Amino acid sequence: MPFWSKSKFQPGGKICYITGGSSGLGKALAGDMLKQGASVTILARDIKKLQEAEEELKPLVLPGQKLQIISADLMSSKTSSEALDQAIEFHGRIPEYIFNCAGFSQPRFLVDSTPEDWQKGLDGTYWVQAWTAFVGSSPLPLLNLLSLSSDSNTHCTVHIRNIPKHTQLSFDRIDPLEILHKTRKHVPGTTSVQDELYAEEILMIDNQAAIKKMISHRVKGKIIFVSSFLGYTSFVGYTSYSPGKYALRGLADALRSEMLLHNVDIHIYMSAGIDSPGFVEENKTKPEITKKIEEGDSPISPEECSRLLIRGLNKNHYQIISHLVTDLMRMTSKGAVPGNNVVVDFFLWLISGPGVPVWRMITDWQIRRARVGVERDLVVKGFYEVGK
Ligand SMILES: NC(=O)C1=CN([C@@H]2O[C@H](COP(=O)(O)OP(=O)(O)OC[C@H]3O[C@@H](n4cnc5c(N)ncnc54)[C@H](OP(=O)(O)O)[C@@H]3O)[C@@H](O)[C@H]2O)C=CC1
Ligand SMILES: CCCCCCCCCCCCCCCC(=O)[C@@H](N)CO
Repeated sequence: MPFWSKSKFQPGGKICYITGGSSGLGKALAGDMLKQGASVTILARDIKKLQEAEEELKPLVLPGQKLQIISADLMSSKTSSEALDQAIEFHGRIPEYIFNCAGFSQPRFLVDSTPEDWQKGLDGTYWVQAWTAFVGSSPLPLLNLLSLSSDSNTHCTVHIRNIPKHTQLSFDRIDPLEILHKTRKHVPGTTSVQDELYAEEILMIDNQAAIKKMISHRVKGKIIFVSSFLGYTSFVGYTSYSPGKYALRGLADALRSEMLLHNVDIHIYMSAGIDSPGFVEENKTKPEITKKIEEGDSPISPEECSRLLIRGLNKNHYQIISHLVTDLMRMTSKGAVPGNNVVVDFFLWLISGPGVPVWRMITDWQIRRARVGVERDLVVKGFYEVGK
C-alpha cells in the first residue's frame, strides 16, 4: 500500500477483542490478527471450544503478544460488561479493536417457531453484539471491588447513595484501598470492618460502556459489527434472524454518525454465506425452500471471509462486503451511508436497479411453487384448524 494511503487499520501491537472467536469467522480473524502482531482476546460460551481454539492459535503468539480466552454468554449487559473488564485487566488497557463476530441462526418456518425462538433470535443476533459495544453500567458491590487487583487501569465511578445528597467520586484506576480510603471520608462513621460491610451495601462502582471507555480514554479504535446479506433483505425462514441483523445496521449507522465527534470508527460487515461450523448447524433446521433460494450464493471459507473483512478495513469501507450479490443488495438498501468506491458503486448501481427486482420476482415465484409441498406437510402434521 503506498505511503500516502496508509491504512488506518494497523493491528500490530494493538489489542483485538473478538467475540465469537472460538469458531468460524471469529476464529479465523483471531489467527489473522495474531499473525499481524496484535494481542487477542477471544470470547464464546463453550469453554471446551475456546480451549481447542486456544491450542490452535497458541503457535501464532510471539513474544510481546498475548492471547486470552473468556467464556461468557454475551446476551446480557452484565456478562458483556464483566467480560470486557476481564480483558482490560488481562491486557492492562482498553482494546483498540472490538470485533463483534458472535451470532447464531436457526432458520425455520414461522409456523414451526415459538415466541422463545424469536426472543432468542433477537438476543442472539442484536443484543449479543450491541451489549459489547454499549455495555450498560455494571454495578459492583465494594466487596467485589476489593477482590480486584490493584493495578487495573479501568476508570470507575463510586456512587455513595445514602448520605444527604448522592455523591459520585471518579477514579482513573481501580485501587481498592485508595477507593476505600477516599469514600470512607464521605460516609460518616465507617471506621470498623462492620462499617465497611455496611458500606458494601451503599457503595457501587459503575464501569463504563466500551464506547464510552474508548472515548474517555481517547483511544483511537474501531468497533466492527457483523451483520449479513440478510441485514439488507430477507426471505422465507429468517423471521427470527433478520430483524436483529437489520437492527445492527441501524445501530451502526447511528453510531457511525455520532462517532464523527470522537476517535472511534464504526464498520459493519455484511457477509453472505460463510462455510463455518455455524453454517453446518443452521442447515439442520433450514427449510428446503430456503436452501433453494440460497443456491444463488456461494459460501466462502471463514479464512477467506476474514481476509475480505481485513481488506475492507484497510480500504476504510464503512459497509464491508465479501460477495458480489451483497454488493448489489447494498446499492438498493444502503440509505444515506458512505459508499465504497464511486466508480465501482456506479456500475453496481446500474446493475442492481433492474437486477434486484428481477431476483425478487424469481424468488417469490420459487416460494409460491413450494406452497403445495409445504401445505401437504402441514396437513400431515394436523396443523390446519379448518379445511382439514
Ligand atoms: N455462516 C454464515 O453463513 C453467515 C454468518 N454471519 C454472521 O457472522 C458471524 C460469524 O458466523 P459464523 O462464523 O458462521 O459463526 P459460528 O457459528 O461458526 O461461530 C459463532 C461464534 O459465536 C459464539 N457465540 C454465539 N452466541 C454467543 C453468545 N450468546 N455469547 C458468546 N458467544 C457466542 C460461538 O460460540 P459458543 O456457541 O460457544 O458461544 C462461536 O464462537 C455471526 O454473527 C453470523 O450471524 C453472517 C453472514 C453469513
Ligand atoms: C441482482 C441481485 C441478485 C441477488 C442474488 C441473491 C442470491 C441469494 C443470496 C442469498 C444469500 C444468503 C446469505 C445468508 C447468510 C446468512 O446470514 C445465513 N447463513 C445465516 O443464517
